[in-house]
Amino acid sequence: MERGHHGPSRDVSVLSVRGLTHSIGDRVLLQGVGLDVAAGESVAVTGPSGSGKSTLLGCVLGLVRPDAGGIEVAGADLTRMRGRTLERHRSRNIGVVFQFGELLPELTPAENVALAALLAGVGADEAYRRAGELLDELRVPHGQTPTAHLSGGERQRTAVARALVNEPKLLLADEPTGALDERTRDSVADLLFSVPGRWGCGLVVVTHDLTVAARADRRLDLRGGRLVTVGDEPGVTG
Ligand SMILES: Nc1ncnc2c1ncn2[C@@H]1O[C@H](COP(=O)(O)OP(=O)(O)OP(=O)(O)O)[C@@H](O)[C@H]1O
Repeated sequence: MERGHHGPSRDVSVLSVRGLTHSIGDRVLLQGVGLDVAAGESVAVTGPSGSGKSTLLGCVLGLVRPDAGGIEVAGADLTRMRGRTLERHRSRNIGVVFQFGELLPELTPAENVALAALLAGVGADEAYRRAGELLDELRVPHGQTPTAHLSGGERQRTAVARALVNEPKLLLADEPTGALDERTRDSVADLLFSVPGRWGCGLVVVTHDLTVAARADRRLDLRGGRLVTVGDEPGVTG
């Protein structure tokens, strides 16, 4: 899983969002949002419920078409891509971890992880080799046990392994610890925030949990359609 001669260089932009604007009905959710994430960097996005955090991730994944703005992932603007081109760019460059893991419960962890590689066009032997290696590295027990029988933390580790199997440049996590108890939350957060340093990708974590958000290199708050760096906001004047 080494990233070869590029290494986790912080000079390499993995996500560059410019002037992102999107409304749903008459609500302006995103109003000229800008966001830059470099290889090896972690960013937390917080903000009130319904402020548009998941919509922002949806735009970065190319699942939501914004009204305006540009989104470069790994150097290519995905707002200009369609269909298979978009799917290929997404599966090669972006890994995703959701709150409930979204794993197939009847499959084993190795099958769940290998499936993501198979869908990206990797051959079966290589897909299972990568899956086994990642699951070992992330300390997920993986025999013939269906994923449904794993603990919440093990399932979330499996979800991280699945998100990493295609060596993405950008890892997105939407409430990755929302369904976990405090101790498990901490161990999954340890794992997630170790990813940029170990694998050299950029990490964006959407979370309501401020103890999780505090572990990122930067925290941004989505308010009134704009992303504000926490710590830089102007004083509240009422
Ligand atoms: N496809 C859609 N159709 C109609 N309304 C939508 C759609 N997608 C999102 N919304 C609305 O847009 C707003 C923003 O939703 P979004 O899920 O992005 O917020 P969020 O900040 O992620 O919220 P939470 O923290 O509660 O997950 C919400 O009011 C939501 O109901």
